[in-house]
Amino acid sequence: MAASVCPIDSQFSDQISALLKSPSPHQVQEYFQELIAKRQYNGLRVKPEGEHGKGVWADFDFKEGDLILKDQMLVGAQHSSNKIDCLVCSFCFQFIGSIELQIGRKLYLQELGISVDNECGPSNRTECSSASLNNRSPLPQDTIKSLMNGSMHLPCSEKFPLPSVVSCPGGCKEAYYCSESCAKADWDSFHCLLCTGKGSKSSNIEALLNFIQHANETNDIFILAAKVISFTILRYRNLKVARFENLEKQDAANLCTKYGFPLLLEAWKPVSMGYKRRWWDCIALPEDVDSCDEAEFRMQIRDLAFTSLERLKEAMYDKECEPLFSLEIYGHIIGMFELNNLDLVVSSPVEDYFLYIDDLPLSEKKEAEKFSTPFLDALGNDYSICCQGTAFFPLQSCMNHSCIPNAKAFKREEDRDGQATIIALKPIPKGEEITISYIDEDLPYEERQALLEDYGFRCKCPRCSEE
Ligand SMILES: C[S@@+](CC[C@H](N)C(=O)[O-])C[C@H]1O[C@@H](n2cnc3c(N)ncnc32)[C@H](O)[C@@H]1O
Repeated sequence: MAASVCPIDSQFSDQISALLKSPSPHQVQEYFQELIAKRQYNGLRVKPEGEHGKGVWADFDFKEGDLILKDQMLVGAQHSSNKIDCLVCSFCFQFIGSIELQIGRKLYLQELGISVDNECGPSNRTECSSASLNNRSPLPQDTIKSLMNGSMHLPCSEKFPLPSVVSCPGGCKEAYYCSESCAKADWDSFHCLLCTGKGSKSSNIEALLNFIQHANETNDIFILAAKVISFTILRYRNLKVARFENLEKQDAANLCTKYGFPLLLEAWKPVSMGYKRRWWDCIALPEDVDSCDEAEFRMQIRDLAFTSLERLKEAMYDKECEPLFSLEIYGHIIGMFELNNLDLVVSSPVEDYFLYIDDLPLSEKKEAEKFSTPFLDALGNDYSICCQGTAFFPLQSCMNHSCIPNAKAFKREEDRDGQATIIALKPIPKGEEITISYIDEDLPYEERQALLEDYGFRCKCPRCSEE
């Protein structure tokens, strides 16, 4: 089978190499110093040239249990399959609406989804509804509607207030927010080129819908890659306006031809800092693929990325940013997510709500449960599903692995949005490297090493060396 050819790869090979070149130690230091100062991540330092490339060091004495870092993501997305379960802000990923809306919407979408999945027509929807299939007790449609439209109030739900839902400024029905400021930040940074509403700035909404459908059917990592490309194009356009705003149109166009690429490099800088390899080279071989079929498997992954890229190109092509639409860049962006493997997790207030009811004093609990139990029965085991997705966190992704880590990613009770939270597992003196475990460190030696192979290294931490 011949490999798909992307003409941009050969046409812009020099620019692509420049974009993929690892930043110099000086650039790394400068970028992270600025980021740490801007976000006030006190007590941390990124060293560009450690034993395992760059890493994060303590610049402060941390005690066990201390919060080391709350890292704001550069880009992130909720898994498409999780969108049925949780309505969250598309920018900061906190839950929005109300407990009633979260429950009503989930029950409504479950009913709708399963009738499509099982190819049941509207007439026999009740017989094959999700509730009956999964041992759940279905609720009448009217009850679900009253939860969603706010006319029904569940006992004690006021103890779990959520921000009101703000719609997408472009008018799509995909993105919702917790505030106008999140809506604007998402629009300006990513969403205006990815919105499928009337106000979208995408050059071809039909192609965009095609791209999204392909991602939903194959791998939603493509949505994240599209966000990175959109982010870079929008940064490029802003830099261009700032640089050339006082010039006549013709002069600006001439200068842009000459200086456009340095601006693209500058726009790409936050992404350039992430550790990357091509997706089809670094993706772990699935267990059901024989090693003699490895080459074909990797070729299939490359072809899948190519199909996705072709659709994306139709939807948001920008001549001045053409190297971004090369397969080489697309593959490296996806590989960056693969290698940094950072989960986006936000726990559900619906779970907290039912736990709260369960913990009420007996008489109050009995009273509340008269109303709440039918909803819990209708949700079944899915009542506690949290918001799940993938994100790229600039600082957490600089942290190296150890099987005896001194820190870990851990969401505390108060951490209710998509930021990554890193907590000290033991005292970390100033000058020590901060390490996390990329895998379950309780696994035996051989299993740990096998899992770490997916990240492209064998661990030689003191524990591994001893074992
Ligand atoms: C998330 S990045 C960590 C930052 C990375 N050191 C850098 O320079 O950008 C993960 C990559 O760092 C390297 N790495 C992390 N921990 C390591 C370790 N304990 N031993 C060897 N390499 C490690 C591997 O190349 C891995 O794929």
